[in-house]
Amino acid sequence: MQDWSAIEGLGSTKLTELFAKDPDRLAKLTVDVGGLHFDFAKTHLDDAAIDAFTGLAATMELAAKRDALFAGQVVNVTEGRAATHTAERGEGNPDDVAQARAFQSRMRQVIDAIEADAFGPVRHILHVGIGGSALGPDLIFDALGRDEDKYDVAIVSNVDGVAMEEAVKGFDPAATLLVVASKTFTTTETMLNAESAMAWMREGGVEDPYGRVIALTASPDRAVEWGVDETRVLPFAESVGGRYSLWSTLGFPFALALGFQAYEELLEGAAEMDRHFRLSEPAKNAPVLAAFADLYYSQVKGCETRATFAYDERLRLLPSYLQQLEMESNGKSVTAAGEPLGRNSAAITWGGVGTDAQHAVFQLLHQGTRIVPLEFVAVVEAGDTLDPAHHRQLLLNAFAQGAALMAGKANADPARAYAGDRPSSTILLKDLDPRTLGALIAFYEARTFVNAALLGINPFDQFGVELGKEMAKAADQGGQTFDASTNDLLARAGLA
Ligand SMILES: O=P(O)(O)OC[C@H]1O[C@](O)(CO)[C@@H](O)[C@@H]1O
Repeated sequence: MQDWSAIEGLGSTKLTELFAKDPDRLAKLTVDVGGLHFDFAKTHLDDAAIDAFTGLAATMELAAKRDALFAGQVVNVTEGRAATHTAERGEGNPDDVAQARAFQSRMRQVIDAIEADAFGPVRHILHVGIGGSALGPDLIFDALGRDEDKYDVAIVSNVDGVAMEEAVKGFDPAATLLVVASKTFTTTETMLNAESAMAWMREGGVEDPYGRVIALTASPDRAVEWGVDETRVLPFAESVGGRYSLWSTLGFPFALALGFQAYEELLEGAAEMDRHFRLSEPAKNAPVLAAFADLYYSQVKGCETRATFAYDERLRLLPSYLQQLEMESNGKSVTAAGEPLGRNSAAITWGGVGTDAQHAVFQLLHQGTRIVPLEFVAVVEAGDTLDPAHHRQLLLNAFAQGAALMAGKANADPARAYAGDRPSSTILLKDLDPRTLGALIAFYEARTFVNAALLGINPFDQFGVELGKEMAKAADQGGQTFDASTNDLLARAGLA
């Protein structure tokens, strides 16, 4: 039974007073792990809040739930399976780790074969997938693959044909490797995009486009049925959830384009964060503290959203990635046992890129009536080679925003006054490389898990996405009427 009374009874001391009251505040609320520095000092967490949340974590059996996750037990109770994404990076039940390693070494063999020209010329990689089968790979490429010129990589997710047409512009069909990424190998958007990519290759003179396809899937039989040769199907375990799948063979395009070693480093960075999450006490555990702050704002302070601002162009896709991770995992109205949640589910995740966002949405963050807990993500080492003034301005702005939001500023003119006491946390990476990115993503996964555990949610299913898919199929098949508004829209677009 959830007991939030101790948490709801917490005082509401201002952030600046929290600093004044406790000279050790910074040391207490900062954590260093895997090349990442986490600073939660500008949140309202204090000793009392951490104690209260630690009590809730004990009641909600966080430690046992975490151990069950890493032991490969059935934690996805509504679908009756484990969630074995951590085994992909070597942290899990030995059988799951062995299976992951076997699939990964098969992936390596295929990469070696491509490198040895077994597929003929490959200069372009066209990856089709959606949701978890695109967002993770897209984030990683955008963050780490910018200087990569061995392959051109395009990731197509949207069913809008504009996306596919745009992606293949400048690609030579005869030098393109088509990667079809779908856990289920049934997703409408992905299968249609894959068919169109095949048609494009045929039209481009490729006689046997199937010979240029790699399938990444947990449903290898369906991929074979679709026409992919068994030797070019790279399976991963059914127990790896879609939004947690980038560590599995779904990381194939990354491992091919940036090298298997980079892929291994990504996994090692994540494994380091896994060990930190498993072994550190709550008060010094980065994902646990982050989740305590999330829950303080969403459950006690009624904040409806939280926002991540990446002060690094290379991490501009992080907010989109986090939207799926957090909202698909924890946007639920019932507990794992099917009982009504009885409180708010996860906050709405949004965000953007600094400094652009400062000139667009930060007005509301500084002076609006809604409090949005913010997160700044920045990297000490610059990603560019221009005048260091660029990176200096980037970081100065990130840190200044957090300081300004907290400090506020009085003014006799109310329109020019800043209330302050607006919370933020900062994640500072020493550098952006496969290891630190792996650790960062694993941090978010663990934080999402802790939020779920303390709310009693199963973060590993996503039934909420099914109804819309069913209705789109029904509309496609025709013969079914909907409400007057939908019928009218279908008719106006010539679809009825
Ligand atoms: O990898 P698949 O099976 O094509 O699914 C794509 C995405 O669709 C979803 O099931 C939601 O519609 C996501 O959870 C998943 O990442």
